[in-house]
Amino acid sequence: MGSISSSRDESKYHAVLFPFMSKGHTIPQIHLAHLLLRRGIAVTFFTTPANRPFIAKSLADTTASIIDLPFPKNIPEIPPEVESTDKLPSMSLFPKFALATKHMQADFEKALEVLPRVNFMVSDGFLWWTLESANKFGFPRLVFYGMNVFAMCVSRAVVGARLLFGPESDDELITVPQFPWIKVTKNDIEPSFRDPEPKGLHFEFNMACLKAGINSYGYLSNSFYQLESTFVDYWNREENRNKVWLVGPLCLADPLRIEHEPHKRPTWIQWLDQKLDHGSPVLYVAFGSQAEISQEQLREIAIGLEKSGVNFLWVTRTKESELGDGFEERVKERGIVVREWVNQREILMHPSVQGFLSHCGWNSAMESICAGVPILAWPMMAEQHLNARMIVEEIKVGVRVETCNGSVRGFVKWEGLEKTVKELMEGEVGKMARKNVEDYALKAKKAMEEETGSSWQTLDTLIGKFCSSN
Ligand SMILES: O=c1ccn([C@@H]2O[C@H](COP(=O)(O)OP(=O)(O)O[C@H]3O[C@H](CO)[C@@H](O)[C@H](O)[C@H]3O)[C@@H](O)[C@H]2O)c(=O)[nH]1
Repeated sequence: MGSISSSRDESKYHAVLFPFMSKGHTIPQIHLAHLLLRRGIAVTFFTTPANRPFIAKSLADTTASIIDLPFPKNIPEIPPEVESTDKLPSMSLFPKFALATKHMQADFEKALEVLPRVNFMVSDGFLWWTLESANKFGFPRLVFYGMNVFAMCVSRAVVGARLLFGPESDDELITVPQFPWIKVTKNDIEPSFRDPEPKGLHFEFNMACLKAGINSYGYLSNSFYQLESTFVDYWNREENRNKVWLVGPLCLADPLRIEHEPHKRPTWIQWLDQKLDHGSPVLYVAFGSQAEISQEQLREIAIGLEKSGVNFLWVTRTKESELGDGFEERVKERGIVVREWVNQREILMHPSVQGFLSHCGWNSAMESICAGVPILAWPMMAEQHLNARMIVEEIKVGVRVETCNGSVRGFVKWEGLEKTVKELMEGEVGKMARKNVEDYALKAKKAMEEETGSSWQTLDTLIGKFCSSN
């Protein structure tokens, strides 16, 4: 077990945070740690050795303690050095990877034995087994899902009522009885939830997480009440359901540290600065930390961006050869490809950035909304299809990318991309989306305001339940 990185201070109250080993799940919990520390609550953050440096860097200059537990070894098909989903050779290994975390329980409990009294724990919904540890040690567990409440309500409504087993076609629209203005297709829901006779590792994992969630104290959501009040009210009104507490957007907890000396800024920010000088709007393109995109699809994206004529900044881990011969050279006047880890919020907050082609991972969506940047929604996996429905149809802060067969999981040809990129950046729908997202950006900021914001107060109320002098 790794060492404790900094001494726990003399705080009266103590929270344990334990995110799942993926960037999209870890980053919001790092922001949550900042919010707890600002309230004088001591924080112990659990992770694994390979994930530690990223977390340590993000929590540097704080009193948070970090404990790393060894990631289980000898998991069939999982290479020994992989401790994070973005390093998995294929996302099809996800259930194996996620189920393997159960082997961390013994070390986790050994570490808890020597910690000061824990008032509460926030652990990832995917780390279901941490509920057993919380019960053993007698502290409440709050479940952190990176999801919004819209996705929680809609998926539960259609899965619970077995509506996904009716339609023949995966693309037939199904009305959600509880919210009749919302229509989804089977393809909006992950395949593991659509099987009428579910079995296998993914099912086993889903059930374990669901059961532990129901038996925990409640859910924390990285969202804010003003964004989805209908769904929050619905969820919290239902009987026998653990409450959901909205404490976001968590990305606003950590102020952006911007380098003001121009030549010290990252090269892509300098490039955005130049575009600003020329009054040229830029489309930011990124698909999160774990999306798997075929080579054929990557090439089509490259052609679509090239043909659209817009300025773009594309963050991708793919090699130059995968994007098509000579692509980067041909577009160099108005488009750049970045292969490093970037500060995505800094990019989205840059005044040049006027649109975001995104896979609709919820962190990316929140960061875009907070920056007042409309979204070109291209969901790929997990709950991203529901996020896209919310973004485009419910809160109307985006446009959806056009697939060649109309299915939400369909292939996107360059023509469909070119058309929707232009719609977002120059069209009427894009204009409306921009106006709406700017309104939500103000509301998001307000929700996180110290003392008065709804999310600030919600977190205060929640903490008050576990940390009071009586
Ligand atoms: O170079 C990079 C790449 C990513 N990020 C950040 O990494 C996070 C990525 O999170 P997200 O946009 O949510 O994408 P995923 O990593 O794909 O997120 C997973 O986790 C999310 C939260 O549970 C889910 O909504 C998604 O469906 C799931 O794929 C964001 O905060 C980005 O700002 C960077 O800062 N720099």
